[in-house]
Amino acid sequence: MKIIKQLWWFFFLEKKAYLIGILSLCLVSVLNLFPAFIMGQLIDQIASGKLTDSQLFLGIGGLVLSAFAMYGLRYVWRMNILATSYQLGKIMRARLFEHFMHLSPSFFQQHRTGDLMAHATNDINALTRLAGGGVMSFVDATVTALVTLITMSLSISWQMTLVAILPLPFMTLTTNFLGRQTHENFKASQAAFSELNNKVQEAVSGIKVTKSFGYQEQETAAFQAVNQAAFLQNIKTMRYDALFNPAVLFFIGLSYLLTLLVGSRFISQGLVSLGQLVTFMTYLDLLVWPLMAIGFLVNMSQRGDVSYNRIQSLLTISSEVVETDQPLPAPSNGQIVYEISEFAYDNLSVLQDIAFCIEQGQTIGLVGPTGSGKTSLLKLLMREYDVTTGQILLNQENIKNYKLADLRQLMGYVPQDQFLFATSVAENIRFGNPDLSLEQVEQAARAVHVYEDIQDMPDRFDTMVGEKGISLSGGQKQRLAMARAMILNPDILLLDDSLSAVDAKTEHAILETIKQERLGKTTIITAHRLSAIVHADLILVLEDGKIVERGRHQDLLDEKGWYYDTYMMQQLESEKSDRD
Ligand SMILES: Nc1ncnc2c1ncn2[C@@H]1O[C@H](COP(=O)(O)OP(=O)(O)OP(=O)(O)O)[C@@H](O)[C@H]1O
Repeated sequence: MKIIKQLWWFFFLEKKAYLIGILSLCLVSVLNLFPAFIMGQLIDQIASGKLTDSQLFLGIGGLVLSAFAMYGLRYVWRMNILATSYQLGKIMRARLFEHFMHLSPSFFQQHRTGDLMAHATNDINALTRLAGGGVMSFVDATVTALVTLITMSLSISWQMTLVAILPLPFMTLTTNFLGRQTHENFKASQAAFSELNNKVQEAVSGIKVTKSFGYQEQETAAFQAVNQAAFLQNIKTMRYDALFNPAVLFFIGLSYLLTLLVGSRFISQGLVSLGQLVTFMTYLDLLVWPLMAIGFLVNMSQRGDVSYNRIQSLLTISSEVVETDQPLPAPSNGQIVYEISEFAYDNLSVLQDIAFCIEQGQTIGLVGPTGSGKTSLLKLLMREYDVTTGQILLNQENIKNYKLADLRQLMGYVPQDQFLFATSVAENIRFGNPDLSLEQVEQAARAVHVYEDIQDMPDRFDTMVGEKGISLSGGQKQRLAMARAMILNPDILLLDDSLSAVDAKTEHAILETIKQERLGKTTIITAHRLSAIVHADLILVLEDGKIVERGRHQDLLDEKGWYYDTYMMQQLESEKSDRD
């Protein structure tokens, strides 16, 4: 049982609870023999006509007492073994969650959300069942089987016991075969469940797009196909699973039959009494559970094994972005220098020969055609990815040498596709620091010109947004995400095309406020609308991962290159829309 060895750390951690639980289980197993023994005694005394009232009351009293003792002990082992097993679920979930939080974004690009959810639910449940029900079955079955077999052979007849256990080896062979089949199919069932999770997750997140294309029927059909595949796989697994109990019951029935045949001969030969045969058959009854538990256990440990390996393989994936052995704490804002020879995602080279310097307090504009590498430049500064060849310096120190959390704390990032949490407007804005006051939240909302919009919402700052809340316009979402970053007043603010859904006039007003409020602080803005960066101290034009133009607004206009053409075109468009 490899899985028991793998989970040994947990059993050791919870050794006290497991020891108490196992001890109680053992006592219940022994006490379980008591009723059968008393019944045998009473039957023999009835058969011989010697049963007295006091013997009857003593017998009944003993039965009642053992019943109460077993009741109490069962409670103890349930609380100590089953309840403790939930602790394993809690620990594994926490490990997995913490691990997810530390992994780099590339991990989440390579793994689908549905799969990750399946690991955090199904796989962890399989482990919890093993550490609870599995351990209980193992101990209970072993102790009950041993105590019962020893009592059967010593107190009644070892010959009859031998006959009764004759079918057991065949049963073990059968359950082993079924166990292997279940194991293989369970792996496929878990994979099918992950696929189903992925489909549901994708369908729910993309529901608006699906509806806008009138694609519901095709999407429903696609879901039904995945659902059907998961169903068929589960049925296949169930087929082997369902064969377990009947197979065990068949061999147990065989055991009864053989015992009856031999037992009746032994009675006629005077080797055992009728009472002893009744006791023996009742003991045999007690063996049913341990025998069934073997199959149950094989099955459960196979499932636990699959699940544990799936979780472990996730836990061993390490983040591509790592800290040095002795990272420098708390970097302060200062000069930022990009010296990148090359940066590639996997094998796709997206930035080459990038060299520029940002002085503290400057505003930098990054522009260029879509896919030219603007966002990648910001992600490298936040160390979502590391530069392939070259370096980025902050205060003359490679950013790789700083403590990751401290480095990121210095920055506020407003991404292109903002995410709002399913909570109130106020909680979303103060996400980075829940202790901030409502006044500060309101001030941040004013700074990004979303305050009036919030005043019009049903519960103002308490209005629920995100998945559970009201629908917001793209521009409102962008400004809330911006308020979330602005409220922390970060030393380095990264705006990644984050005002694209806001009208040009509001955008201008917001940028003016940022300019006034962020004196001495660095701001990097990527934009498609050039009006967002005309005031920047340095503008870089990127094309195919290279800087093709650089300078201030007027310098770039004079160059009459991509910047000039784009600016002129956007000016014409804006004049035209003003006229319209
Ligand atoms: N995580 C990723 N893995 C692989 N390739 C990526 C990844 N992110 C971006 N790319 C690729 O890198 C190139 C640069 O992307 P990037 O997002 O930096 O461009 P951008 O200039 O910000 O584009 P846009 O203006 O459309 O936002 C693109 O070809 C893009 O497909």
